[in-house]
Amino acid sequence: MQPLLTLQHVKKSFLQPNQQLFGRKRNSIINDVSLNLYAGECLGIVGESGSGKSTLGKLILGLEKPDSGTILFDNINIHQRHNKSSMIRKHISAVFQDYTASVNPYFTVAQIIGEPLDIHESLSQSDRNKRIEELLLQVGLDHSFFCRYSHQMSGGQLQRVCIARAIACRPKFILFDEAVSSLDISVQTQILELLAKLHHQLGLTTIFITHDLTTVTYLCHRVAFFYQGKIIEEVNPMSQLGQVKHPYSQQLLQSVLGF
Ligand SMILES: Nc1ncnc2c1ncn2[C@@H]1O[C@H](COP(=O)(O)OP(=O)(O)OP(=O)(O)O)[C@@H](O)[C@H]1O
Repeated sequence: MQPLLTLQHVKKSFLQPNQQLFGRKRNSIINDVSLNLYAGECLGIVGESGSGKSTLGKLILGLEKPDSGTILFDNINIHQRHNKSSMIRKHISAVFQDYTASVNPYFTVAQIIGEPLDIHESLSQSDRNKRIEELLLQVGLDHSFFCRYSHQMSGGQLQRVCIARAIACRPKFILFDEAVSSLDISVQTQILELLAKLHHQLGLTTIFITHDLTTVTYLCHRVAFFYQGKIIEEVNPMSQLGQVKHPYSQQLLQSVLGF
């Protein structure tokens, strides 16, 4: 079977601070990352703050360009300019940690969820509204949310709206970058339950980026431990988690188990 997403020897660096005008010194952030993700899989990428997880996510979403290496989605190189088409954009979606910054505060929920539908699908007004209602129900929100603004919702409710927006065009792949990290523990659990349900119902392929190994154990089929811009160890299947070998992975595991 062909992977849906392939990263081959991906590297990314940024100019060091205060080097933008005259300097050339760069910090290597992503150091030769290769991975395959198959349709229907949920891969967890776990690492500490600053390890480069979000940069890796941005590379996969096409928001940053690798210095070298290749990222293939459905066997198409997403960083070749002519491939950055709406066809690919329609099939790749994302949910970020900062749900407040992710939405336009002057938009109603219907406008937020309707935005990708307006870009990628030509629906009549009534079909568009029907689809938005369906999406609200799918993420556990009722009709009363249709006309609300972001400031009239809790964090958990707003993150549900962001999830509805992410699945609106039935993407093949969704990247979740610390998508539950800003929520209270009880709300985190509810959102993780929702994501597990949607993953199953919609046959999604997902990457779940987080610093929190516990959330990964809840959702993911396998996990890649990420340290200083590298995948240092992979666990597949999750039942093998107790057998991690790298000291960093062991340290993360122990912090979760409370040794
Ligand atoms: N556009 C950029 N220009 C310069 N440096 C950057 C840029 N984006 C990220 N970095 C640097 O890359 C490093 C990794 O950042 P990144 O956000 O990918 O880490 P992270 O593992 O996701 O951390 P966190 O969980 O705290 O968000 C940081 O040192 C950051 O300052």
